[in-house]
Amino acid sequence: MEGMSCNNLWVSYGAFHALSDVSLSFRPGRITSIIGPNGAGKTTLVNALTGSVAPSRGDVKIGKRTVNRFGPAKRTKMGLGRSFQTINVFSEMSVRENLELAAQARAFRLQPFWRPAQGLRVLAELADKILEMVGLTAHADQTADALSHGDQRALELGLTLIGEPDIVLLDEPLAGVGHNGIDRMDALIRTVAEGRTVILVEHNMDVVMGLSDDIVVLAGGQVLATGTPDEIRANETVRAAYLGGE
Ligand SMILES: Nc1ncnc2c1ncn2[C@@H]1O[C@H](COP(=O)(O)OP(=O)(O)OP(=O)(O)O)[C@@H](O)[C@H]1O
Repeated sequence: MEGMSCNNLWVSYGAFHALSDVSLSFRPGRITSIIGPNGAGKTTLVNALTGSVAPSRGDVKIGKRTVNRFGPAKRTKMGLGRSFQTINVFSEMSVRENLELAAQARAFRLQPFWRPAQGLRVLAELADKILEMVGLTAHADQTADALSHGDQRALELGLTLIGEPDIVLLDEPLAGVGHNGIDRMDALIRTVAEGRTVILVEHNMDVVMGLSDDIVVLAGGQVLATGTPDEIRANETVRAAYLGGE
């Protein structure tokens, strides 16, 4: 299982530094959450990890390999999966078709001479496995747009897992999920985390505190603190700057 890290990472837009000298380690088999106030640099960090944004200075590594020069597609091949909100879902296709299409696309990317006839059964089995994992077996034949918000988030997670990533980057997986869906998503993220490295950006502090092994607090593009949930809760600087003394 791979982890991921960044070292002395800077991302600048002109004279403005969205990230300044950020060094972090996302350890294998753990859930690490990135929190911080609006504009702290969370999205910029996620984009630098996935390769959507180029660092001005510093390194990003998957395992021991420096991946600065690799774009998102290559990083995906190296085992980094990122959940995208809705944009990867074909709303008029069924849940199963969405998963099978993603599986086919991946098989073709990995093996350009792959022929559907050789492997449709394998893809269907993979889709079944993921359907069960994300709790959508009963909804397999429903079109994606007929799903509840919570089920759509589960499908997005399923689409990320189709790539069988070692490292999963979840960007606000609870966005739009109603009160009733939160426990389910929480449980789902725990399931996803088994045997994987999870990097989570999420605003729901109860969920972050309950789920995370490690927490990174960003503020003004810098690392304000890192630690376990208990350490972060007890950190005076964090309380003053962000948690508001809750
Ligand atoms: N393309 C860009 N050009 C210039 N400034 C940018 C660009 N992208 C982000 N920024 C700035 O960088 C800073 C960090 O933004 P970022 O979106 O990473 O923060 P965030 O922590 O994800 O915030 P939020 O919680 O509001 O999503 C902000 O001040 C933002 O205005």
